[in-house]
Amino acid sequence: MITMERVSLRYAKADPWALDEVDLDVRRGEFCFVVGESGSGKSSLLRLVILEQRPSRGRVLVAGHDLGELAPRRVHLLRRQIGTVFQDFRLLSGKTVHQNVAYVLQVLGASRHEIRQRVPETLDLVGLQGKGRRLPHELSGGEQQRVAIARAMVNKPPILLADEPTGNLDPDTSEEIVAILDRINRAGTTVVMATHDTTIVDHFRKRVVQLQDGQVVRDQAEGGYRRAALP
Ligand SMILES: Nc1ncnc2c1ncn2[C@@H]1O[C@H](COP(=O)(O)OP(=O)(O)OP(=O)(O)O)[C@@H](O)[C@H]1O
Repeated sequence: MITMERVSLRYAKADPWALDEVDLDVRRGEFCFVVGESGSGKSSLLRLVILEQRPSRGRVLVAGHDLGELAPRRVHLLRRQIGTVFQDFRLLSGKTVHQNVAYVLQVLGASRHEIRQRVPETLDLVGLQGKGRRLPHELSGGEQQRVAIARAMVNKPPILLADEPTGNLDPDTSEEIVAILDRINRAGTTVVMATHDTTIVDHFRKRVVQLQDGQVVRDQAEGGYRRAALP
């Protein structure tokens, strides 16, 4: 679903490599944590997948597209296949929960009927049934992140990228949020989540790709945050 072949990235000629010869293959339906210290390249890796950045070297393939050959006018077609969730939620503050989620479908030209059906269905999926009329500031951080997940998933993309989605949340809420991502993954969506959250990674025991100075230093099935085996 996502393949990187010897991908390197630097933001400017004089900069060190943000990513350094990364090889990665995330198959359809996988759940993969990307871990590593601050500055190790986690966000950069996700940016390449949504074509917010192009690699300096190497090849990135997403959902069957070689991104190096994707014409600029087709980038929006790629982005439709990828839901994104960030640490800071990025909701539209003047719009209700329902409007925040519906907006995606409106932009895609969905019918009113489809929107009326799909938005409540997606709010149910993230446990926000009955909260469609609230404004973001009337919600807890965990609820706001649920809205962001609903917005990312409302058009049923095959891939979900989450960049530190629990960075602003307490431990219990973090676990609830990742449990939702896990449920979404079990329903078939490929999930890649960048995180610093040791407790979450140790708890969920998924594939772990560890970056250090832009290089993949570990790629482990059912791994913990650190290399050492868990009890
Ligand atoms: N827009 C940018 N312009 C220049 N350099 C950048 C930019 N974004 C990231 N970098 C550099 O690229 C390297 C990797 O950063 P990146 O944000 O990908 O790491 P990260 O692992 O996501 O860190 P964090 O956990 O702090 O978000 C760092 O050296 C960083 O300073």
